[in-house]
Amino acid sequence: MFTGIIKDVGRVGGVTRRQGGLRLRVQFSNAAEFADLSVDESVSINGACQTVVALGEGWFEVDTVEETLSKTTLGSLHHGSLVNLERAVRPQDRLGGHFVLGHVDCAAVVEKIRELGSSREIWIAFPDAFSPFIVSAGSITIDGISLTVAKLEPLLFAVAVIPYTFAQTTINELKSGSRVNLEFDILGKYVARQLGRPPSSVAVASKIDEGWLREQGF
Ligand SMILES: Cc1cc2nc3c(=O)[nH]c(=O)nc-3n(C[C@H](O)[C@H](O)[C@H](O)CO)c2cc1C
Ligand SMILES: Nc1c(NC[C@H](O)[C@H](O)[C@H](O)CO)[nH]c(=O)[nH]c1=O
Repeated sequence: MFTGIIKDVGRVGGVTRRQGGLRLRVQFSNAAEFADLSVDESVSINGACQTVVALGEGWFEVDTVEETLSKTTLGSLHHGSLVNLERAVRPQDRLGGHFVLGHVDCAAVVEKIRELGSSREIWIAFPDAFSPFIVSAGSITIDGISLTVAKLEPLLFAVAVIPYTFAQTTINELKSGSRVNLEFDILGKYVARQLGRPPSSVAVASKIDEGWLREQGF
């Protein structure tokens, strides 16, 4: 489990195709944060929980399987790509963000970015199937970053990004048309379940998302 408070921006040091997926090497820059990292640990990479399978001086590797590649943007990473990193939460940590599971629900597309003084307003287009999971002032995870839904319109929502978050995460790399990983708040998923919307409908919606993205020209 994670909180969506990004502790480091790492750089992809290698992508190797393997049967059933990819081996990703990530070089971290915050050595203190990763000093006691061990094999078998969970790390959030752009919001997707991944298991460390190998590590060395300043780097670790994960195996990204097809299921993850189909639901996230990890498949488009290349040598040099910057990624948001967060280690799994410890029971004594402060919950600065919200409960983030590291299960990406879908990839979505940045519609537009507006500069508002020192902040940015980032608008994201999302597939209709996920509408029940987004509420104004609720929490949402974009590429692993815990953010608050500032504005909500049909099939579009906006987050207000403060200068600190802009500087400390890869959110400063986004442009109109960029693809991002979304994880919706777990609370909404339980409510949807209570209302008779089984979790499997979310998985189906992720597949719809792929078609929807193609229809939008991405
Ligand atoms: C504890 C945990 C460890 C995971 N480890 C991996 C992994 O090593 N490789 C992978 O491709 N997906 C892994 N996943 C699944 C991955 O996060 C998921 O497919 C995407 O977030 C899409 O929902 C893991 C998920 C959890 C909860
Ligand atoms: N909730 C919002 C945040 N939260 C803080 C970020 O998650 C944090 O700065 C980042 O993970 C780096 O550690 N930041 C915003 O800009 N806007 C929000 O709505």
